[in-house]
Amino acid sequence: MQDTENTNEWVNWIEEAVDKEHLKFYKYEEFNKIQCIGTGSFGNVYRANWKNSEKLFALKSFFSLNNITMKEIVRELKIQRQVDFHDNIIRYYGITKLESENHNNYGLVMEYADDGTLRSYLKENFNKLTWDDKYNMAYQLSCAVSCLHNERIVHRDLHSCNILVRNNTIKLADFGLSQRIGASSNFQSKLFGVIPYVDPKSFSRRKNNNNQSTQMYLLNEKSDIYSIGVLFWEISSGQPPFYVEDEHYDVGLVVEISQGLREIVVPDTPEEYVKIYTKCWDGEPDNRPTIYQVVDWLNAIITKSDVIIENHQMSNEQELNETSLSTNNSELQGQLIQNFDKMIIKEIGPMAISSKQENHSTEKDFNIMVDDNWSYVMGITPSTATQVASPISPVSVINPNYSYPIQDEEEEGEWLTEDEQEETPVSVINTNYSHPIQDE
Ligand SMILES: Nc1ncnc2c1ncn2[C@@H]1O[C@H](COP(=O)(O)OP(=O)(O)OP(=O)(O)O)[C@@H](O)[C@H]1O
Repeated sequence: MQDTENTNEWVNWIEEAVDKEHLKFYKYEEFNKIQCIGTGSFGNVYRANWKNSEKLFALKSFFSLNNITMKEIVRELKIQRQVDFHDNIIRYYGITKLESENHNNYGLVMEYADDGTLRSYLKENFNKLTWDDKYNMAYQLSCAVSCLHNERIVHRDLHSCNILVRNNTIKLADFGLSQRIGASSNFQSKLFGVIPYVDPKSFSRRKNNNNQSTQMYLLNEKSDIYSIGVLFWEISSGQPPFYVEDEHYDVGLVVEISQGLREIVVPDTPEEYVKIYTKCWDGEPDNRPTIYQVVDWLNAIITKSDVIIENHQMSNEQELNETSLSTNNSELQGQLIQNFDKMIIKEIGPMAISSKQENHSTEKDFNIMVDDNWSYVMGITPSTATQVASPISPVSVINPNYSYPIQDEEEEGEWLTEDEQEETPVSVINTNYSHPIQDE
């Protein structure tokens, strides 16, 4: 009953936005040549022509439109409205109502990215790409993220399947919509599929001052920078990170990344480019650059002007302390495995948001977290490691009118206390499960 009432609230929001012409409504029957082009964790994506024009659109449908889904659609539309002007961010044109028995079966009408995801684009085109092309892709991606950060939005789920390509141009997509919805069966396995892109800081926990409780790290804008570093490497290699054919990512990779493992520099990569991405994927968030520095550095490479990247440490393999991987570090490994074992899908409610806003009023505060999903903490005994995954049902209260800040300059990122953790729904995942690297 409650769920229906809430759903109606979001439906009303959409209908009012359409009435007031803030949101364009497309009649579903005016689309033709509709073809399914992909399936995500929450629905299908179709390519379609509109009326008799040659223009192609992407239509995103949803398997079920419940309260959570509706909220997320509204939230996604609101975020999108803030960044709609940017060439490297996928555009949302409006909304449609798909033909179905469910009378509120809304679908999103989006810009169609004819070259698919960055991952598939690299797979198909890598041999043709020059270094200038690669720099441009990296630059466009950093411009898109710079636009988000400038609007106080953190993506927190950047990986090569969330980045689309249209006419060889980067189009950043998916502001956490699918992960927030999250109740689908392949949701958790998807999280494993993106391990290499996730800020390793979030794999750890820390004790508070009096050593009484543990806190978990909340992904923030420096986490986006980490993902950007990995993506830049991917652009230089044409391969997903840590890709081994027929092998899956697993919790062992989490341990190794936490200990400093990074991808190997692709031979002949220009040194300045290596400097940028290795700074971005520094294990310590404070050492990572801002997205604005990244944009400047890439711009300097592209325009062949001088680029000064300060305090650079020459990266990956050298930085990786091999002894720490090979010696008896079982305590740390055990903890990380435990941490990766129990996942909290945390969604911040309005109370937490407003109290934090009081403390974070500087200009550098960010207003919206796009995706809260990697703000998890784990901590069950190894014996539970074989438990079968339970479906995640995030019971969140997200008010799209709220925007929330992320990080105070004084703090090293945001950490959640045990009390805050307790307020969040917990689900157990199977650490023995490993997820195939998504391949398109
Ligand atoms: N605007 C678009 N233009 C072209 N193809 C798209 C577009 N949006 C999505 N796709 C394709 O449809 C597939 C499914 O997209 P969708 O966003 O539903 O899920 P996903 O991002 O792959 O996974 P998840 O649901 O877990 O986020 C994508 O992998 C991509 O190939």
